[in-house]
Amino acid sequence: MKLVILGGSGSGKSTQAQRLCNFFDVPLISTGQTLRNFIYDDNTNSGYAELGNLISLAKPYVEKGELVPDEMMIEFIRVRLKQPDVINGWILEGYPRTAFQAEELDFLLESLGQKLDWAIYLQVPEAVMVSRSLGRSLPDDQPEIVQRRVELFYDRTIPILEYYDRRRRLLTINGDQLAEQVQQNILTLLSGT
Ligand SMILES: Nc1ncnc2c1ncn2[C@@H]1O[C@H](COP(=O)(O)OP(=O)(O)O)[C@@H](O)[C@H]1O
Repeated sequence: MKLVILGGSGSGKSTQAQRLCNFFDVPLISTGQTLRNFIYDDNTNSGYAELGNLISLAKPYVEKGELVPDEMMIEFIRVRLKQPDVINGWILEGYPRTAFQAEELDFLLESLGQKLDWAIYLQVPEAVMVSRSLGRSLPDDQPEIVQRRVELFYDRTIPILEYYDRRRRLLTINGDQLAEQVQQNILTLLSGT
């Protein structure tokens, strides 16, 4: 199974991505989590050793809630999707975040002879995104930074929905429900496709 999970800050995308990885027994590729691990925990996670340098350049962007430049993220995904553990599938969370990243992902997958199954969009109202994000205690979850991430989500990530919809690869789920219910709805939709 090869899935992309789309949603704003606090939409529950990391929770659902984790659950889907367990369900399908495929690795999770979370750009936000990987960046944060490196930046805040000084974690030189061996699997990502060759990406350490690249990721350290991302730090100032993450701290301000800005998007890391596309070229850096594309390089990150390019290296990650060539690692052997992802050969049988993956769940991608936090990427793509811009239309350009979505196009580049398709080019990359084509060159690897792979194909995305579905892009799953977790839809939640803006107020839910903000209140859930403020309820976490990550260093970049202060109010102005959360607001910036939500703004960027509407400006840069929402256009991706159309990209996947035109290619008949978009599944939209109401993310404003209990995590268990959201997961059930995703699995039901996937089994009907
Ligand atoms: N695909 C990406 N493109 C650009 N920046 C990214 C990407 N993925 C993660 N980031 C950076 O990492 C931060 C945290 O990502 P994430 O945990 O997915 O955020 P959120 O809490 O908004 O869901 C983002 O604010 C951004 O700076």
